[in-house]
Amino acid sequence: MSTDGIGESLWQACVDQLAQELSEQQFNTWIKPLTAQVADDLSRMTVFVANRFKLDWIRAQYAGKIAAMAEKMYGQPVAVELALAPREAPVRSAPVAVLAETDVPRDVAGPGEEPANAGFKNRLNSGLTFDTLVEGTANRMARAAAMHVAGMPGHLYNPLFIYGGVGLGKTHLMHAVGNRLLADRPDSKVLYIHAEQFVSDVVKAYQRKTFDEFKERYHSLDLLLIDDVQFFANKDRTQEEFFNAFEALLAKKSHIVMTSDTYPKGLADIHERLVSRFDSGLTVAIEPPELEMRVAILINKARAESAEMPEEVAFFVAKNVRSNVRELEGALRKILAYSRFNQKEISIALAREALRDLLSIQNRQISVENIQKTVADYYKIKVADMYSKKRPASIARPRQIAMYLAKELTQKSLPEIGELFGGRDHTTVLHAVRKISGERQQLTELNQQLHVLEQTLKG
Ligand SMILES: Nc1ncnc2c1ncn2[C@@H]1O[C@H](COP(=O)(O)OP(=O)(O)OP(=O)(O)O)[C@@H](O)[C@H]1O
Repeated sequence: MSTDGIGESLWQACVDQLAQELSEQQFNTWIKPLTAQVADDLSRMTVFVANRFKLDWIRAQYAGKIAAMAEKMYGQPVAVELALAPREAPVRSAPVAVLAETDVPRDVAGPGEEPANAGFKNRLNSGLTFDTLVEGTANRMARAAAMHVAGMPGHLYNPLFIYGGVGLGKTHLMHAVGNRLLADRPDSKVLYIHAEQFVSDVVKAYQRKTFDEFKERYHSLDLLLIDDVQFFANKDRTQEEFFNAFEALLAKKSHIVMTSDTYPKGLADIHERLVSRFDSGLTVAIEPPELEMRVAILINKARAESAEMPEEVAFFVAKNVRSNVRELEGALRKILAYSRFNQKEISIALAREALRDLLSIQNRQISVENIQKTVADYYKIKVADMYSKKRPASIARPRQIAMYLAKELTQKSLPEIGELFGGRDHTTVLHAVRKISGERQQLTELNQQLHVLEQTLKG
């Protein structure tokens, strides 16, 4: 039996695939703690599970899936057996899902450190810091405000309210605030909590009549980080308790950072007095990341996994995965697993193969408009310059490249293309097409750029 080399890659590839298919919670609960040993000839895979209850569950829910995945990847049947993990061995010893480390909340204090608040669970994930958060225009303001809060809690921007769509880094930013504060002042009482957990704490306190403890816990904090406050909607008792905690914390100059999927006034079914308090400090948005930021995130995250992602590949992926960072991470995970399993370098061809499902869903029609946008993005000029009369080389050349690609990749005629480039004559388009196709033969750099653009446009 071996857990090295190809056997490990096979297991790793299955885990990565499951990370894609399951919800984060299912993955973290059931799959992440597993380890496996794979027979040298890859005919058998033994998966170790912590206890009998989990073993039964994994047998019923996941064993068949794992076997099917392993067979698909290896090309031949792989028998999957389940076994109880030996007691002395930590269950999670082999490396499993790529990037998964950062998903699990851990306390910040490491072994040997005994801060004054030892025993108090802050629920912070120590991997989510300012250092691992890529900055871009999309999050610049929120990040600056968060750094300010971490450096001087209880002063400006209290509460700090961060809002934005899913997977854009709101939770990451919150943890970064908590981690930074604890690094500077280890005695601080910091708590990260999801709004649903707060609701559940209120319910428990209510059932067990332990509101004194509840208050002691929440009202004594130096920094409260509360995620997804939209979950307070329609929960009157929770809103009341949160209001009390809010007032108590602000009165003692403790800081509160909140996130939500919308700005305070957009929150539904939350009492007006709470909404107005949410909005009484600083409210900042996090936007979807722009292209360069997506590229930087991919390259950074690949490095964190000890992999090098060439810029042209990052560009290709970032062009195709636009919605949010969580999806970018998913795409990266697939590419890394695919590269490891097939023992191939990361290239555009490999990324295209690894992401084929995702790309085929997009199945985008190439339009002249799309070409103009993509080329403008790539050469960092404005899309409007594609139609403008401006003639400096920094603009004219990308415009000629876009015309060339429009002729290559669409069915449009020269006059139609000219029309779409600000009403230019068809001879101008013809000149551009001839010029770029001629130069393409001579200039390797241009040829490579065109190649990246074509790959990106074809998806
Ligand atoms: N700017 C960034 N740099 C590096 N990683 C990022 C960045 N933004 C987001 N991420 C990563 O993307 C993933 C999703 O981010 P996060 O969970 O913070 O999103 P969110 O806005 O809280 O989403 P949700 O509303 O769904 O909870 C995390 O793994 C996070 O580390």
